[in-house]
Amino acid sequence: MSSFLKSLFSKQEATKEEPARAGGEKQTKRKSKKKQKNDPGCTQEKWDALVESGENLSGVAEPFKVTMEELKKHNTKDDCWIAVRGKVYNVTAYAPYHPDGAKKIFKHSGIDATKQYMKAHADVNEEEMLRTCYVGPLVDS
Ligand code: HEM
Repeated sequence: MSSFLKSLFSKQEATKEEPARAGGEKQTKRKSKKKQKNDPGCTQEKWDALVESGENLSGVAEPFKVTMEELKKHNTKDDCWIAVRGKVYNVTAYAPYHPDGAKKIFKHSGIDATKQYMKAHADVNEEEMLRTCYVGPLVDS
């Protein structure tokens, strides 16, 4: 094969291998920037299974009306309650599963964290996710 033919052939090969790109845009690998901060092994699937098991994780036998005064008392890593949208949950068991880390949960322990929660959780159904952690409705007094 003459050098002219060789170069023509290699150009054709190169053209064939060029991947089709919509609109001529440069293709880049999509990597999620979200860093998972949940404890190792504490996956969403495991949490779902735990909730599905029906085990009572609320620490109370029956839901009861929770005052702010009562909520405030449960503000430690071993006894962590958080109110979201008028409902109080015992999130002690959930904390290691939280995708943004247990610290974020503990930082908001013993308070009504609805405002902070609503900023970060447009699509999360906490009522469903924490149904076995439900302590009761948050009441004024
Ligand atoms: C009270 C119960 C809570 C539950 C059940 C919960 C659940 C979740 C879930 C499922 C995600 C992942 C969402 C996704 O990837 O789309 C998440 C992310 C996050 N959570 Fe929570 N969370 C709770 C409390 C809180 C609190 C009190 C804060 C305080 C601000 C917080 C801050 C965040 C942040 C900053 C993210 C990351 C959002 C992102 O990456 O876009 N969470 N949470």
